Amino acid sequence: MSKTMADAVTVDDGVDNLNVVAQELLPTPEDVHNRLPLTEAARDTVLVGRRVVEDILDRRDPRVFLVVGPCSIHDIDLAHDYARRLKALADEVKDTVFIIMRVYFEKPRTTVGWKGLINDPHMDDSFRIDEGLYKARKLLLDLAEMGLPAATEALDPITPQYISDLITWTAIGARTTESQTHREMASGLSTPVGFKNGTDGSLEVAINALHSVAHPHSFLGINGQGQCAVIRTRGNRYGHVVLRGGGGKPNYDSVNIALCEKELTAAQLPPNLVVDCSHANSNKDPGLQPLVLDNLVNQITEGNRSIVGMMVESNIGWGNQKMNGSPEDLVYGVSITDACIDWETTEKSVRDMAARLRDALPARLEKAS
Ligand SMILES: O=C[C@H](O)[C@H](O)COP(=O)(O)O
Ligand SMILES: C=C(OP(=O)(O)O)C(=O)O
Repeated sequence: MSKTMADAVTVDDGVDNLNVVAQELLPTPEDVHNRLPLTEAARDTVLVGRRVVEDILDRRDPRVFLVVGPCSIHDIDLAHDYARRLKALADEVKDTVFIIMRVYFEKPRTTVGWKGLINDPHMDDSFRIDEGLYKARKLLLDLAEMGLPAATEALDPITPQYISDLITWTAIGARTTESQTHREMASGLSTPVGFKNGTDGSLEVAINALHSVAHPHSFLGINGQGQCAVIRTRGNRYGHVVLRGGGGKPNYDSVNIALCEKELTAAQLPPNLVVDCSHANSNKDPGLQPLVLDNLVNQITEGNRSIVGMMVESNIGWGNQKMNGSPEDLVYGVSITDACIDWETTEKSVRDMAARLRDALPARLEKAS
């Protein structure tokens, strides 16, 4: 049984915690792992997936990786439905494209709004974070067991203790790339980590993040038993940039890609770029995402070597919907955060991409050092 509500304590003593209403205990990471342990099959998916992404980043594998899936997970059955379709597509295109499902449980907000399935799994402001953590871990476990690797945004610095053994690729979002806390956390993650450029389009914050994440750090965190701990990290050598556009302008075109390559080389960093086809690169218009993807494939077939991955926001249904009333009133398959392309468009875009990349791969391998 959850300890959350029963163990809520009021903490305002007249001088401290004046704006804190209560503190509620959560199950520890160890409690959650014990109830939902990593299985052999899941472990294989994660380890193989991470190795493929590392090989792509190290130019030992000529393929590209594609992070594709909903803007956010709000319905577990829908996530399973999407994952079954994606797994079949992933198997079909695996010779050219390594597919990782976008499984985002934490949403950074510009101001306020639903902050994702972990924060508010019932989508009714009940904020049952305890249930959210179990739901998130169970879904990731199911996906890994079916052989589908998962990508997520690491937003809350405590969350990785609960789920990161099931993650293949991690993003640090545009709103947190400049944050020391997130760079420290990423320096200890076991996955390759993509840092988005800033929401204003600034690349500098992502380049600074790459220097920071590669270094060892010591910082405050929690251990598996939920105790406060000094976390000492080794540094993560698989940090890379994710271009998502910003400041009202896209940055996926060949000129921006060349500028980014130049800045990375000047900073003595490997010229590895992932491009997010959504967000400011598509002006948040889902219909533009396939065009951005197509442009990136053109750049690769014309010889570009720095684009190693892409991201697409996709769901079963097109667009997005507002959450106005009860979650039961939501239209099945449609995003409740950013607008997504639908499944038919996803299948077509990924198949086209794979077919067009097939001829470009041998040259990518020849050029690999
Ligand atoms: O990808 C999701 C959103 O772009 C991000 O969470 C910001 O959303 P908001 O501006 O609607 O808060
Ligand atoms: C919030 C996201 O992106 P960004 O950080 O680029 O805005 C996202 O991918 O969900």
